Amino acid sequence: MAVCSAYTTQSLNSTCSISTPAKTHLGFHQKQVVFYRRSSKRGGSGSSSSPCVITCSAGDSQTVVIGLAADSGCGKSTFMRRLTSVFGGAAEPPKGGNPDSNTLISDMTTVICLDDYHSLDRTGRKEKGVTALDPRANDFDLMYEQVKAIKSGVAVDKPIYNHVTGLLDPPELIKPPKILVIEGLHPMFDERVRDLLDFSIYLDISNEVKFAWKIQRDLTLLKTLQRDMAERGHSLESIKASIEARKPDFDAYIDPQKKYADAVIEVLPTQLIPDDNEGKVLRVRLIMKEGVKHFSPVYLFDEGSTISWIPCGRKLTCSYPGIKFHYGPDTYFGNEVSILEMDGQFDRLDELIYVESHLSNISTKFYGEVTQQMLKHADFPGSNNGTGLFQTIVGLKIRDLYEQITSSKTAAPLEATKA
Ligand SMILES: Nc1ncnc2c1ncn2[C@@H]1O[C@H](COP(=O)(O)OP(=O)(O)OP(=O)(O)O)[C@@H](O)[C@H]1O
Ligand SMILES: O=C(CO)[C@H](O)[C@H](O)COP(=O)(O)O
Repeated sequence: MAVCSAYTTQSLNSTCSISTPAKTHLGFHQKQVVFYRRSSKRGGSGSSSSPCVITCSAGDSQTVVIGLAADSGCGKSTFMRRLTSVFGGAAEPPKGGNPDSNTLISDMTTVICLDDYHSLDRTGRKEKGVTALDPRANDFDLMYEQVKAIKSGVAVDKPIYNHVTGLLDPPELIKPPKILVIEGLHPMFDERVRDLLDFSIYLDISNEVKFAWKIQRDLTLLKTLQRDMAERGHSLESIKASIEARKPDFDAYIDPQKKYADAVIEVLPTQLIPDDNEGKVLRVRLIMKEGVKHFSPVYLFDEGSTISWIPCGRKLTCSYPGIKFHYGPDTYFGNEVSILEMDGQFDRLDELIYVESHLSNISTKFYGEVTQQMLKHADFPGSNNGTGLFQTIVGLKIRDLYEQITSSKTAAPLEATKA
């Protein structure tokens, strides 16, 4: 059965007819229409079983699709909060829906979590002995069909994976937004889904840092619950065990996606403190692919040169161990990239303007916009280092990409008329 992604009578031709518009097992909604080939050879009017291949024209406004991949607990939600803030308005779960929904909706963006495409619930995974990272625990056919439908303007009934109960809940309606972000473990795993992405990002958090963040999160939780030290020790062991248990599948299915990403934010331990194992001071690298449509990499001082910069001094307050930037061309999985690196952390966020004024191609709409965004969310994790800075910059680049894609679309018919 062929499905047409957007309802349009213009796409009908003499050899096709419409059958009953209906919801299908794939969860399409409303505008979805199923077309069957009318047997023109026999001159019959009934539907045959062979599918009618129809290219449907997209709706008025096509959704721009962004993919964000990372392991669990690697800062996806924090990044999403920074991104939606760039577009203005707060992101909230669907009103009146499932309180355990993983979806976040704002005026411009809808963020869906790919955990919702788990095909096995918690018990199912346990019984089959697979982790959630294993492709066998995820429904990539449904993910592809639904992302494709949303991209072309069709609402879908997306399943919900409930992280509280570990069960698959009844679906929720997702209407096509201006920008759809698919975030989770596998946005770039399936080639069909990957091809739907207008831009992709991978958050590459080194094991040491991942461990430090997880400990911090779990210990804060235990502290809030006022649990004792013995329990915290136990928690530390279980965090370690959980990271270790996920590692083989992480290495096999999640990590390899970074080679497809248009931008990678790599988070490593600092090189400014010898043998640091605290994981508080970070070295963060923004790896930007060259030649990506609608995306021009950020640069420091001079595009294409190799530059090391210590901005500490009169205009930037730095306490131990200081701050070091590096910028230059490189290769990453055989692709030409530009890499911007920041090691260390800011003492005073208001002084970030000094650094911002030395960066180019940051897609700001006014002088100091990066600094303003960082100050606005100073309480978000990573605001004093390269994770917050680079997430903010990538957010601005996505806004720019969205504006370029939409303006080229609205400009295209005009150009055609002129010609
Ligand atoms: N840039 C950062 N610097 C320091 N800690 C961070 C940073 N980003 C995230 N964290 C820590 O990691 C935890 C997880 O962050 P976040 O919820 O954004 O990640 P996530 O990938 O969405 O997680 P999950 O997949 O579990 O929902 C936060 O509670 C925070 O403690
Ligand atoms: O890797 C994950 C994605 O965030 C989760 O572990 C996966 O979704 C399973 O969730 P839960 O542990 O709540 O059953």
